[in-house]
Amino acid sequence: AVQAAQVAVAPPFAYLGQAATVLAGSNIALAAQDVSAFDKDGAYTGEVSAAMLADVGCRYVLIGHSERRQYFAEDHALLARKLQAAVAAGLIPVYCVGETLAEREADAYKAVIAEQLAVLGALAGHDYVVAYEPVWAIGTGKVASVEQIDEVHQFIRETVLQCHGASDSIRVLYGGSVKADNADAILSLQSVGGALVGGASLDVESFGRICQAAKITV
Ligand SMILES: O=C(CO)COP(=O)(O)O
Repeated sequence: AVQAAQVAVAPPFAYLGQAATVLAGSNIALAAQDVSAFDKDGAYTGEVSAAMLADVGCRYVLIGHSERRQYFAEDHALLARKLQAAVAAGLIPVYCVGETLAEREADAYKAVIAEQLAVLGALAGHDYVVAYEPVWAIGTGKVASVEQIDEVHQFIRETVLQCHGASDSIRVLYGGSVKADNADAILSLQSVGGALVGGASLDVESFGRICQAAKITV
């Protein structure tokens, strides 16, 4: 199925409310960078629940970004809870997977990604997006080659379809040093359903050019 392209921006929690006001009435969606695993009402000081994110106008939420896995020790059990909390609140998770440089060099990247994808079993029947972000390509300027991206994206699609019964229209984004000058080549791959852009999204002109490469008018 052909899915309409869409732009979403994912500011830090503290700025979501302001961003929601600015984006009201536009065709740019709001996303959060993380969500609490606690989905019941209760006292969890400092946590931001999925219900709060939905309330402030988020449509998407990133879950399992490599920085969360690396610096905040987020494991599969926790990520499964976050995914469930997100869909229970009506949010669409953007679930991030990807291998480190050592894992790629050891030729272990498919095994690592398959293990990361296993938690998606918790989401049967719900909409979600997968983002492939090789850790070695995030913020480093080292973009994966189109061959590397295509191989992993096809692997992700097959794994998700076979193991988790996701619909054929599952969207897989690529992230990691996407810039205005490489967006065309990456986004023209059949297996790539969009981009998860970090550094280049902070410059309005370069972000605009990436949106153009994705054939999106905002
Ligand atoms: O982690 C990323 C987006 O979540 C990618 O960041 P860069 O585009 O800066 O490499």
